Amino acid sequence: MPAAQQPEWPDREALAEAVAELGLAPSLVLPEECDTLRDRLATVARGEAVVLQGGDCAETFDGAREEQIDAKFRTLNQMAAVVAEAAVMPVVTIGRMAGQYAKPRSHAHETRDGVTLPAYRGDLVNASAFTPESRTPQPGRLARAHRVSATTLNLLRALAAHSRTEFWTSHEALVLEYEHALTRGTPSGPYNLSAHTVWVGERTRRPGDAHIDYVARIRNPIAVKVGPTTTPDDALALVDRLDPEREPGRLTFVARMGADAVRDVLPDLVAKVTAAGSPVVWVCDPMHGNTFLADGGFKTRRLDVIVDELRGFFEVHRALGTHPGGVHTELTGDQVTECLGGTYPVTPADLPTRYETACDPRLNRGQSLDLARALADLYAEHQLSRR
Ligand SMILES: O=C[C@H](O)[C@H](O)COP(=O)(O)O
Ligand SMILES: C=C(OP(=O)(O)O)C(=O)O
Ligand SMILES: [Mn+2]
Repeated sequence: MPAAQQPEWPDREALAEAVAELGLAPSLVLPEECDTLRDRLATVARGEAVVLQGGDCAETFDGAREEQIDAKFRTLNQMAAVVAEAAVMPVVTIGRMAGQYAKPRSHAHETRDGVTLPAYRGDLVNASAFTPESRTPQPGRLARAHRVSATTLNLLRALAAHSRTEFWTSHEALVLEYEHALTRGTPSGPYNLSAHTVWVGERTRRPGDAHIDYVARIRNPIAVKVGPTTTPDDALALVDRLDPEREPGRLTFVARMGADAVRDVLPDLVAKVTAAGSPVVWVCDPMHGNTFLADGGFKTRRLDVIVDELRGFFEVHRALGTHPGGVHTELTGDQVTECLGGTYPVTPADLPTRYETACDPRLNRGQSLDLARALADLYAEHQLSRR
């Protein structure tokens, strides 16, 4: 099957060894935990709870530090508290954490000063420094991704137990060698035991392709990103393929339309998927459709535009009487300067100060809480309008 966005591993023998090693590595989560998350997501599908999913665009091995993990965890939980109070509903909190190490890219290569090298595809594949050694895909990184995921998850489990909260992990199922090696057979079928839930990205969601075939076979709750070119027929094909039993909590669509498209494109998708009897969870990713290049070459996003896409998402669901199931966002607990705006605004001139992301621009801690307050207002309005 065609598989888009796969690394070109130069050393197939080393790759086979790495995959064999990974196949023997302990799983990171239990199938029963994945089932419990599916139950939680089923409450979202019924309109009784809300999803808050977030974390780095690309986690890095060097970024797996106690302070950074703790700051992300606390930021997500503070956001969840703000939203839960306004929505008067429980929040299902899911980190893009403990495994979000692989990136699809717009271009397979990058050219600087006349030198062309493979693009950085995430720490699971290569390193971001612009040298031939760094950019060559290294199979040894697969096992390292598993180890760093395990240490990250260990701290997350301790933090969650200490604050008596549930916290789930997720990443994009992108590099198929990695995902396959951590997929394990159980009496109730295969599970990807590297995370509680995984998603298929906008660039790899074609129904005939390997990524959709893969997630069709695993028993985890799964998600698919759907961008502005998605047709209702595309969405219905995904529903039939990925959730033939119409099982609440099994399938989430993460709409990442862009603020200028969400009000035009989303209504038809939601209406037709709903009419087909699908209990899919609808989540809004207001980040990926709103990226642009600022002066100086910094990829960035504006918080007011991000909030506008969220508002459009709520308008669509209010008009159709469907449930706005939550938000999927890229954020960090640190005060980086990667996205513009906020109560303590980041201006274009501030961007170089702390631009640290390995891939896409993230909301900083303050902007994340701004987003949570905007989301809280939207849920409060939504609840009022339903009464
Ligand atoms: O996270 C999403 C994509 O990987 C990212 O936007 C691609 O970025 P690029 O256009 O710089 O390749
Ligand atoms: C690659 C990503 O998004 P999308 O597939 O929606 O472009 C991402 O979530 O980082
Ligand atoms: Mn991203």
